[in-house]
Amino acid sequence: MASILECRNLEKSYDGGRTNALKGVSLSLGKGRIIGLLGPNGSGKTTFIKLINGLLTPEKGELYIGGYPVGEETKRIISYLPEVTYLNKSMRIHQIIDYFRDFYDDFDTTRAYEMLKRLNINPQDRMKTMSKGTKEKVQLIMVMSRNASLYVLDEPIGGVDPAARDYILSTIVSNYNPEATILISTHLIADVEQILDDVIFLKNGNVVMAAQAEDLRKTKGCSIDAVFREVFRC
Ligand SMILES: Nc1ncnc2c1ncn2[C@@H]1O[C@H](COP(=O)(O)OP(=O)(O)OP(=O)(O)O)[C@@H](O)[C@H]1O
Repeated sequence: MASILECRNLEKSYDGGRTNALKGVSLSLGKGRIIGLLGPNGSGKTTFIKLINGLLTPEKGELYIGGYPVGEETKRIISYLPEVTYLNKSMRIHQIIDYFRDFYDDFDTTRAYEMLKRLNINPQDRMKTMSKGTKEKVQLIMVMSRNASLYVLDEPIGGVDPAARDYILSTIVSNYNPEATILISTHLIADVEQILDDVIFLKNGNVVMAAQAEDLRKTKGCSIDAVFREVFRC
């Protein structure tokens, strides 16, 4: 299977080496796959995502995305949803859409408006007047409206009510280019596992499992959520 991301022996620590967040991670992410990056608090998910997006640099190892080392080329092909809200709170949604359209050549304005309509969000609304969940939806819509090769979503549905989660996930699946890859980091495994092709389990900075979701369910005879609870039992 052709890959969009390859990394070998990736290491990253904080506090001058006192906290080893990633301890030699080697992975290959296939093109056209929806991949769950799963692990308990502090396992290294956000650190890995920040390395992919060039917000941190590894101390050791190699990381290539679309064949390029992390840099300008890779930023162009990655659409990233960070954990925290970064959109200007005083802007109206249609202004945010204009901003994204100006900033990203691959931004699909029609798709953004269609997704807003589907989720019943008024483009005239200002970010600061919206609930946390609606803000998250808007941010996700902006990220998914780009025609990227790799979408990296850090906790995309954490603040969204359960009724809206399935709707959002189906919106993600139906609105993206099937040749692109989506990497989703989340704790809400039961909610997302229906759309996952592959899963990666991170534990204490190491990959403890990387498998196709369906194979794992068949081998273990239970859901990915149940496998996760077993592997990471406290
Ligand atoms: N800026 C930082 N300074 C020092 N240590 C950090 C920093 N960021 C993360 N860490 C540590 O690195 C390790 C991995 O953290 P990371 O945020 O990558 O985990 P995570 O899997 O994303 O966790 P969560 O699910 O809670 O978001 C943890 O031990 C964490 O305390």
